[in-house]
Amino acid sequence: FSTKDSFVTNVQPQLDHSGHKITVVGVGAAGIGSAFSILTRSVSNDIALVDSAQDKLEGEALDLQHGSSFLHNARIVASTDYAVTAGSRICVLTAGARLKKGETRFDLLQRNVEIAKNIIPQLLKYSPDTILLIVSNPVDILTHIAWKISGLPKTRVIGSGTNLDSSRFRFLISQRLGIGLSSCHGWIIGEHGDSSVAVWSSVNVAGVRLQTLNPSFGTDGDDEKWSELHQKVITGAYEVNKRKGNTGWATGLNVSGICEGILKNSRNVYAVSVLVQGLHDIKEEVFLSLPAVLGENGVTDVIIQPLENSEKAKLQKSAQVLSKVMKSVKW
Ligand SMILES: COc1ncc(-c2ccc3c(Nc4cccc(C(=O)O)c4)c(C(N)=O)cnc3c2)c(OC)n1
Repeated sequence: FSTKDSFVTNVQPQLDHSGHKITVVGVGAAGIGSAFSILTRSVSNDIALVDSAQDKLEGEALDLQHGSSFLHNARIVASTDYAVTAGSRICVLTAGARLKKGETRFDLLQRNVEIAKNIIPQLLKYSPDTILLIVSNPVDILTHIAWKISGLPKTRVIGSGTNLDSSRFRFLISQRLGIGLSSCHGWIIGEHGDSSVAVWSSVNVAGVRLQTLNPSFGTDGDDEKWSELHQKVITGAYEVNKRKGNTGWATGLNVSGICEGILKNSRNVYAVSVLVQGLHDIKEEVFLSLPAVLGENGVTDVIIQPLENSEKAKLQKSAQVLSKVMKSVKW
């Protein structure tokens, strides 16, 4: 007999799966920023945290649990045992090796491949129908690698890609025009980072395309120097990392925005890393960011923007570069 039995009558078994469970792998700044944003933006109140660092993991879980009365009765579980991730609709991979002294970016990539080969099979074991959202860098390569390791269809493996770059781009446009961010549209596509492609023809407010009004818009010949906005996007993460060591808040908010689009079957469009082979005359099997329609079953459509030859050429160059890197990765 228990006190509970004296006032609680069970009428049927409680379910374990909320239907909107999200797993976050990695409890560094990106992972915790993601978990915190998912919870505080009410994208989900059913979160699992996994990592290899037990103390950090337990500390972060406890700290979040202590706040769960402010978080719509959030259910936060954490363990180094991936069994806690069972039934996840989305698994967010933020885990990754940190660049060691004198290590090349390729060595780092190779270590991240090893880590992904350890993590992804465990995620799929407990959530065989999950959607993988890869955040770790180099995100386009690691999304491709995650797709290969997971065996999931290409529609269920997504990289955060240039969605955050596009968000930074729109923020800078809105600052320059003094118009609200949600009314300022602009897309950064292709490779995340230095080689991203700004689709200048897509920049518009209320459908008014700035390139129509200023034909040199975004080019070096533009005396208004709009191209500086793209440079600021490219250096954005570096400027933040240099000052505070990580980009946890923006990364986390970006992750929660993409998760929201998926879980709510929004069919909104996000600049995320998807398999682009066959699109824009790209021959190679590579992942790059294009505007993609997301729903609860992952990527449903890809928007093929009319690109200038120079923009298309940059995408195809990135595809060749990434394809070469993929071929030299040791599995
Ligand atoms: C074969 O068993 C096994 N078990 C655990 C791992 C492993 C290795 C590194 C991991 C890992 N990264 C990590 C852990 C420790 C050190 C480093 C580093 O960069 O030096 C990086 C993370 C994370 N949050 O970044 C999360 N999980 C990991 C898991 C692993 O990786 C190959 N293999």
